[in-house]
Amino acid sequence: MRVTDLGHSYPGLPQPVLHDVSFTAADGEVLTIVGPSGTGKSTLLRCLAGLLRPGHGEVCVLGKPVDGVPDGLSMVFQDYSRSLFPWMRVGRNVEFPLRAAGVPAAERRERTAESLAAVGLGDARRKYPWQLSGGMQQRVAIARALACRPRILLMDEPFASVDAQTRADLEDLTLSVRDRFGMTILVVTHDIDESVYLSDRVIVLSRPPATVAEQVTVDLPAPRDQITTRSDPRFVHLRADVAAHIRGDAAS
Ligand SMILES: Nc1ncnc2c1ncn2[C@@H]1O[C@H](COP(=O)(O)OP(=O)(O)OP(=O)(O)O)[C@@H](O)[C@H]1O
Repeated sequence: MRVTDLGHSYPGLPQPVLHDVSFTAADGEVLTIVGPSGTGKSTLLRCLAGLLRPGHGEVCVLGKPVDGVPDGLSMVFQDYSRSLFPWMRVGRNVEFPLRAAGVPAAERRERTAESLAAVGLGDARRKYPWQLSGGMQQRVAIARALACRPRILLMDEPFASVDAQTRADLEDLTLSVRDRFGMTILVVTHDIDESVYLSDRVIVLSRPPATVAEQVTVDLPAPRDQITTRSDPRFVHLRADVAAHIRGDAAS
């Protein structure tokens, strides 16, 4: 993915939300996008997903300029309760986009089973979303995204609505699906520790009009581990670095 000089304004706001945002994401990379509250992180993600046409600049996915939702891209939203269909069983929810894309029934079944197994919900196919915990429902939403076999997965505050332990589990799940399926993942988060834990690189947006204030490379070893990675002195240093860039008082 290549983002070049992206800018966007909403009618009625005194200044643009995004201004000349540029960065690239390589195959298999995990990037997180952080920045001050209300700075335009979700707006940026919507532009990357082709859900919002930017005022200027360009997003290229797999070599093609984005004009509408591109092939090979899936998105997971924060609010799983609104993104899953409560009247459909879990299996139906996961295969929904495959039906819409005209994927044959046998392949739909195989991909649904594989995606649910990848998120640890191989036994939940016949349940309804409301019979599952919040964290399990977000796993279903992730499985639905995986079933499309995306090359790029966008996640907007995906773990903000679950408890701390579930959040840690879902962070590890995200890293494991990247390792297993090899896709590029971009995650918007408010949580600085989460951004460092998940990332190969953290994109820090400035205050509005938001541009890329800094890109922090996270060279922590893989596989990451919730206890050892987070207690690594380099982790502590990196989180302080990202926090300082968000506050705008880091020496560049
Ligand atoms: N559809 C819209 N119409 C008008 N203004 C909007 C719209 N969507 C967002 N905004 C405004 O654009 C700015 C950026 O919003 P956005 O949600 O992209 O920021 P964010 O960084 O994701 O926010 P948060 O940190 O609260 O999650 C805010 O001032 C918001 O009020």
